[in-house]
Amino acid sequence: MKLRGLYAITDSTLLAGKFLSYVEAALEGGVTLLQYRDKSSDEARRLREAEALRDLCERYKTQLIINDDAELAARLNVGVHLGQTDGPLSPIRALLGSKAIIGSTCHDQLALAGQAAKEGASYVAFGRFFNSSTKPGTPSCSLELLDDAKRTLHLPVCAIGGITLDNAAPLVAHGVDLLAVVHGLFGAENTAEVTRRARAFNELFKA
Ligand SMILES: Cc1ncc(COP(=O)(O)OP(=O)(O)O)c(N)n1
Ligand SMILES: Cc1nc(C(=O)O)sc1CCOP(=O)(O)O
Ligand SMILES: [Mg+2]
Repeated sequence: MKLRGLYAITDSTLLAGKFLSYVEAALEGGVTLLQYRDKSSDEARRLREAEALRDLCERYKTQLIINDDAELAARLNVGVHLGQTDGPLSPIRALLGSKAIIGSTCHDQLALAGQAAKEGASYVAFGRFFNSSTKPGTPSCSLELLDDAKRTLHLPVCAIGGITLDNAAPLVAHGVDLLAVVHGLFGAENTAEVTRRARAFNELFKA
């Protein structure tokens, strides 16, 4: 399966009271990967919501990725996204199997991406590219990093951090395969606008 297009990421605060309707609206517009990102420690809610997303993703033939929690990913038989402080990648690859999608946060460092590739990552994520209200304070990345990554890595490259329809085109022009977006997608006023934005993000890959 080709990892290219919109990578929608949920946010529990932003989506409070409209979680499934907004996610479904995004899937309607086209989502390559959907990440369930919930930084709370409410395990029962996390399991319930992740199961609901897995069922929704099956209906829309979208791949579900769980942020941080490889055990939950293994339980649901879906992918996982790991940051640099979320534990080593190799044992998680062994746990989830060769077909599972495993993503790795590489911040602004090509060397981290090289290491992730060696350990079996399915894609590498660089960020932030723009200011992010969802996760402020992460190191910032340049477009040149994307050029270097595309030249030296043989893995799909994901960009994250403050991405909107107004600023995403240069990222795609510099070879980004996946645009990972929270607020620029789910910060919409209504579900119709979420669907419109998802479609418009995908259009950027056809230009
Ligand atoms: C696609 C994607 N890229 C980067 C991140 C950030 O991961 P991490 O550094 O582990 O931070 P948290 O998201 O866990 O706060 C991501 N989740 N997804
Ligand atoms: C989860 C996350 N990781 C980042 C990084 O830079 O590693 S930025 C980020 C949040 C992305 O949300 P938004 O699209 O609203 O900026
Ligand atoms: Mg993490």
